[in-house]
Amino acid sequence: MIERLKQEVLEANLKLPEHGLVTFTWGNVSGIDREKGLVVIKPSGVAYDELKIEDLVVVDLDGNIVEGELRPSSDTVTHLVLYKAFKDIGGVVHTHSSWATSWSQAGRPIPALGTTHADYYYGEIPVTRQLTNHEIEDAYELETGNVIIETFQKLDLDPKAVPGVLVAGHAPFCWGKNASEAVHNAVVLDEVAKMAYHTVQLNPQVSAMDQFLLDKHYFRKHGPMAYYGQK
Ligand SMILES: O=C(CO)[C@@H](O)[C@@H](O)COP(=O)(O)O
Repeated sequence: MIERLKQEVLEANLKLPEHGLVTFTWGNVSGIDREKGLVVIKPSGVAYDELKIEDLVVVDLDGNIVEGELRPSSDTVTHLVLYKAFKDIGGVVHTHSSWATSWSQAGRPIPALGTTHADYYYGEIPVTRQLTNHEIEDAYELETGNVIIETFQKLDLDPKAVPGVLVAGHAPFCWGKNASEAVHNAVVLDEVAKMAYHTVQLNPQVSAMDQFLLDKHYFRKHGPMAYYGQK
């Protein structure tokens, strides 16, 4: 079981450079086995073109290393906070992909401006508040996870309907039912971030898309009324 998860996590990680979402080692993907309470994650600072299945690190939900010779991603604790808070997710991805990171650095949420966005994200993609120096100093990665949860609670967002977030001054985190879907959502996020940037440039007065069209597109692909594709 965990071997299958490792294979999924390896493949998901390798999709990041394939989709142009990572430069050097600026990103990581993990997947969770909920029954065993184990998370498989990329090791820290290992180049994607050298990454092998045996390099992946298995940790428990407290961050203890259960298997693996290498140090896990420096973002492991953030991934763990997300798994603990968002009980339905099975994969998490963090990148510094250029377009989504630009919105994160600007401290601006990405408004839903069109159907590409609405097909995957049910409304605005939120941005967190900036972490305080105290939070950064004491438990940076833990507080990064906490501020994501705080943002979702404050805005009353469903992590299934909005499978990603922009961490202010940092970069995005996305998630999904598994590692592969989390990467898919990260690819969409960066595309949507690019389109939104250009849309706002072309029309600075543009407003969020019509709720009716947003509903139509989101629910065409999600939930009991979905009819997109060959389901
Ligand atoms: O955010 C950062 C660096 O600012 C990290 O997520 C990124 O470099 C990836 O770190 P890891 O190699 O996974 O430890």
